[in-house]
Amino acid sequence: MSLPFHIMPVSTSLDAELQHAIDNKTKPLGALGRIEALALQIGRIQGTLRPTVQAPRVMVFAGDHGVAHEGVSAYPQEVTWQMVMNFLGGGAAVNVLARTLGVAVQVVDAGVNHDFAGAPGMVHAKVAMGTRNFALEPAMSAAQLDEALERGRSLAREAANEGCQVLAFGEMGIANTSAASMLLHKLAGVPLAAAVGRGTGLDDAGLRHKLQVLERAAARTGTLTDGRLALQEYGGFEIAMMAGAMLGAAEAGLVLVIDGFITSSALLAAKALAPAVIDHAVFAHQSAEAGHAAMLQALGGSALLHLDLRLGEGTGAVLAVPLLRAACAVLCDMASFAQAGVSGRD
Ligand SMILES: Cc1cc2ncn([C@H]3O[C@H](COP(=O)(O)O)[C@@H](O)[C@H]3O)c2cc1C
Ligand SMILES: O=C(O)c1cccnc1
Repeated sequence: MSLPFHIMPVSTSLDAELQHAIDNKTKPLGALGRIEALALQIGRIQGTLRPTVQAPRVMVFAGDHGVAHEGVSAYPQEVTWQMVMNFLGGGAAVNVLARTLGVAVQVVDAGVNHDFAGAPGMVHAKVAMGTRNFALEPAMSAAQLDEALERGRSLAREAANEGCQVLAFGEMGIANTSAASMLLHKLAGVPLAAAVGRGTGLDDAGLRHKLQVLERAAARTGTLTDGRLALQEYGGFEIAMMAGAMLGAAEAGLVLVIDGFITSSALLAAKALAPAVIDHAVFAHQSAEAGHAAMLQALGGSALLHLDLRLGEGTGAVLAVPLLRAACAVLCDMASFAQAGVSGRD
């Protein structure tokens, strides 16, 4: 077994100074609302009164799922690799949003059921040609899980070494809302009926079928509170590698921007492995996928944006990056009452 992950709880020693700086900016006390809390969190993570968002990047992890063969998605499995090619061509939603907002995109093959033949412009970290069908057997072996976690960790380290301060997470993998629902059910105890949603757009009959498949899958195992076991039984290679990257990014002191339902499930697993990872997480948005609200509650997080997105790829995370920049700018650039000669509160 590789690992373990060493994540220090984020120091709160600068909190009083950060809060003082925020409170002395030329605005009524607390008037910038959640942006103030975000500024405090980023300052705390970076250990500075002048935080920055340098070289923000979204890592998009792709992987296939054996459970796709149970008919739990509205789309066929080959969409996963076809969308990876779309990412490489720059035409997917995440590419367009990232270009618009000045965020770099890095695409990672964590375990897609396709031979990319060393295609340039992506990270080749394939663990296997997709997971096994978790309705019937564990999705991956312990060795495969370790490989995924370690690969993710080293990718995050490389990003940090390249000057990336803010790492956003996204994914692509047909049927991965099923994996995410299983992780939510097993790790947070949320009833399956509340954890399962329509994903790419199942109709009512499709949703009923998905729930039946996942009930069968859930009955294979008992209670699972161990993050490793839960990932091995029900995870995906993209979810496990993303969890490793989150843990590695937290070890390196980065800010993590969490996307929707699936990315949050990776964080749920990562939190089970090393709880302090949560201090580094910014929750970008609340997905329209049923279960994300319960997932956020289980993580103790509150989303910045409510845009009814239900896409994944890291789209919501990328959309939140300007808010992180804005929060840093408030701390770095806004005048204090004294600097601007504005009268403060009596
Ligand atoms: C064209 C297309 C682009 C996507 N980009 C993200 N997803 C999203 O949908 C999938 C999860 O939903 P389910 O569990 O229902 O398959 C993931 O690949 C997710 O990233 C997409 C799905 C499709 C079809
Ligand atoms: O919120 C997500 O991550 C999501 C929701 C639906 C489909 N794919 C991803």
